[in-house]
Amino acid sequence: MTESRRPARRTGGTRRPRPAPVPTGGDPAREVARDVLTAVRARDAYANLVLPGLLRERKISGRDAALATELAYGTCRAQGLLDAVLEDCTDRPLADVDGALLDVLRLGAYQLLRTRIGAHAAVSTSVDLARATLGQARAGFVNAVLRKVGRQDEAAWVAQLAPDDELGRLALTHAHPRWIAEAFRDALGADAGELEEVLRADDTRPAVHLVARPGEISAEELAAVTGGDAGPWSPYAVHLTDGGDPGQLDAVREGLAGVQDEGSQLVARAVSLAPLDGPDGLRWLDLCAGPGGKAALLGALAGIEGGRLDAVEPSEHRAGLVRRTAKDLPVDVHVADGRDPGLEPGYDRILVDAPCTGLGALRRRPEARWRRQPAGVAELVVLQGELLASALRLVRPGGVVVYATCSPHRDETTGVVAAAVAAGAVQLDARPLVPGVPQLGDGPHVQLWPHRHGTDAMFLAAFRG
Ligand SMILES: C[S@@+](CC[C@H](N)C(=O)[O-])C[C@H]1O[C@@H](n2cnc3c(N)ncnc32)[C@H](O)[C@@H]1O
Repeated sequence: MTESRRPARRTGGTRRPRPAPVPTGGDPAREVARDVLTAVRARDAYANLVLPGLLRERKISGRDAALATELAYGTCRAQGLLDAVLEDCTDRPLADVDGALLDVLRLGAYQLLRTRIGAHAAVSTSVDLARATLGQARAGFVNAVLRKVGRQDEAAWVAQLAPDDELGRLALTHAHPRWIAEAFRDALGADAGELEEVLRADDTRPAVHLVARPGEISAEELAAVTGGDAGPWSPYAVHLTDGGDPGQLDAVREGLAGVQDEGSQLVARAVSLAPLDGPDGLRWLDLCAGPGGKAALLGALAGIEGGRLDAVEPSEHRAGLVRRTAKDLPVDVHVADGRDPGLEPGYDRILVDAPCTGLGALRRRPEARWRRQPAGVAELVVLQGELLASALRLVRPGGVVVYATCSPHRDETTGVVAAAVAAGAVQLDARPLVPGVPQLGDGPHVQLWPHRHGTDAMFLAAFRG
């Protein structure tokens, strides 16, 4: 046996990590997409963090990068729908199908049902992928299953597999877990007729939004240097439409701009616009700051006025991200629990951008909808209420607290707000804090929606100190 073939020695009984599938070199875009799916499934990785690294590492750009991105994100997003179809086409429960095989099947089914890639190419490239890393027998299985998948189109599969009720049908059609579709319907309330539009918007890959850092570059200049378009609502927003990795843009690398959904920009701006009773002492606080997107915008706005921002984040790692994002800004980062951060009360403006389910940003996190569980909501609601109560203790009389979530789930939004009001908090009308934005409903809170505003589904409510 040659040195290179000798099996590695097992140490201390610990299992060696499985080697990553070796790229075969024939189909780099699909190999990357498959490897993203594997990382998401096997390591609970985030697709949008794994993909750019793999593209860089394997020096994939241009059309191959665009295809890999479409296939990886699209397959993650559509997973529930793809699995329902695959389940119907296999002779065993999907739970019994080996994970690596399932990744290839999902990728193939996505191409068959949701892309313009021809059926022959979708099947044969999947068979090749399976053969290269999983062997001939499994390649045969992939071939048989995908041929069944390709017998009819997506609409016909939905018609065959959808539950009888409207909510279940919409959830399957637009690839959402039922409980999330239900949460959106409840949040829409009287406008529940818009549910299909929300789900459709959420099932579409969104444009990347950039924030032009105030004092560094204007949105017009940023749009000119990036080839993007100025956003409709935030004076700092630029929308990129041509895909690509925004981290490679000079303006982002040089810290003149960051990647931030326009809805998040509106939340940070709302904090800075809220009227105070009495002069602004320019002592501002971001109570849940990591990874620092809003802290950077708030810090820049405070700095222009000569003020400072305290940024609280309990996770050391995420506090480090805040430091990096808000570098060179008047931002002091505190690694602390926002429920009792040990800071001197008397803040003029406080943002509570509470930890939440993130159901409002699913379009930007392709795999998240299949990972979230309804059981997680109740625990978050308790923490959200405690953080809001803490902010209301830290704000000065006449100051303002803005409570925000990137979730429209009523328990996390109006539920938390109602409990605070019942405990004596004074709620303000938040609608004037997002000037120029239409369709904000009856207030006093603001709920943004992807289908109405092109933003993530951010919620915000304002309180007087
Ligand atoms: C929705 S994220 C905030 C996003 C951030 N404002 C931004 O724009 O980049 C919520 C943050 O709250 C943090 N968090 C969790 N528990 C917390 C606590 N007890 N006190 C303060 N922050 C907490 C999480 O670690 C997470 O970084």
